[in-house]
Amino acid sequence: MTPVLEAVRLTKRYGRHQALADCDLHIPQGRVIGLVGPNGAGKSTLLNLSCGLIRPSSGSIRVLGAEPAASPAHLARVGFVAQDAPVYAGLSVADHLRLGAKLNPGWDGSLARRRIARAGLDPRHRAGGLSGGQRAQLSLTLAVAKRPELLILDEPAAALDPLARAGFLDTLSESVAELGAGAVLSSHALADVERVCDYLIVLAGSRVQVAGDVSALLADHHRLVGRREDVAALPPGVETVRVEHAPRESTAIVRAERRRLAGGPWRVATPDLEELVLAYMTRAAPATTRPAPTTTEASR
Ligand SMILES: Nc1ncnc2c1ncn2[C@@H]1O[C@H](COP(=O)(O)OP(=O)(O)OP(=O)(O)O)[C@@H](O)[C@H]1O
Repeated sequence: MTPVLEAVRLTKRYGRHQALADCDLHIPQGRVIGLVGPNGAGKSTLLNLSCGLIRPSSGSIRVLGAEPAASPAHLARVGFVAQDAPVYAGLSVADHLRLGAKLNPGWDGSLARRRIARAGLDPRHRAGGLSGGQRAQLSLTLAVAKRPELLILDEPAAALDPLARAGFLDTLSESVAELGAGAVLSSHALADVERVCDYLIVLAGSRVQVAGDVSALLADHHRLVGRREDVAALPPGVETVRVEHAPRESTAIVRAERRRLAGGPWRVATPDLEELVLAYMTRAAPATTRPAPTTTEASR
């Protein structure tokens, strides 16, 4: 089956600044993908490359089996919601739907009207007067009513309060299910990612640190707790992602087959998604920006 998104040594430079470096991705269809990483990691750059808004400096990216924005037909297969959900302030909600119908051959007017009604939006309301949450709902409606095979959303819920956020994410999940589409969304909120995503990409330091199905990633990673010397000497085949030392014991987040850890002098548990993401982000962060070590570690 054609991957929904495939990148090979994908690199993007802005002048001398390297925003993405040698990124490889191979994402199967039908996933809801959470793209996470610190500020400036390259998330918007990756999403803009996926939509064809910008071109790679080197390497390649293919979306639904073709170059991004390769043709009008390909553009119709992808729905994009840019950061801050931009809308035309002077146009009404109904104007936006009319524009959507004019610009998109596969436009589903009845789906659009249904979503607008469910979101409680008045079609006569000017978009400039909508709240952040309402704007996000309008932008999502415009993207969904194209009936795309892939939705790309750049921090779609960033400006929303917790209740609006939950509502927005629920409608996103419903829309993805209704369309049978895939989705990629960038977010700083790991709880949002956990709520709707089944595939995770951690981008940090311009590189893909880890990517895979959430359930497989959680099964492959383990939290080891034990004495400092025990978590420092791990068996072959165990990759240490992050180690933290506290006065009485140390904690390591490792990637390994579970059987390799059996019988060791440590306690083994499954980390949660937040621990896993933070472990990769910390590993990739320049030493000056990492969280401060514990007192004991600092004093050694
Ligand atoms: N048009 C541009 N010109 C120059 N540099 C840019 C441009 N767009 C992005 N950058 C730089 O590329 C890097 C990656 O930016 P990008 O916006 O992709 O990161 P991000 O992960 O989306 O960040 P955030 O979480 O803060 O939105 C940053 O260092 C940014 O300053």
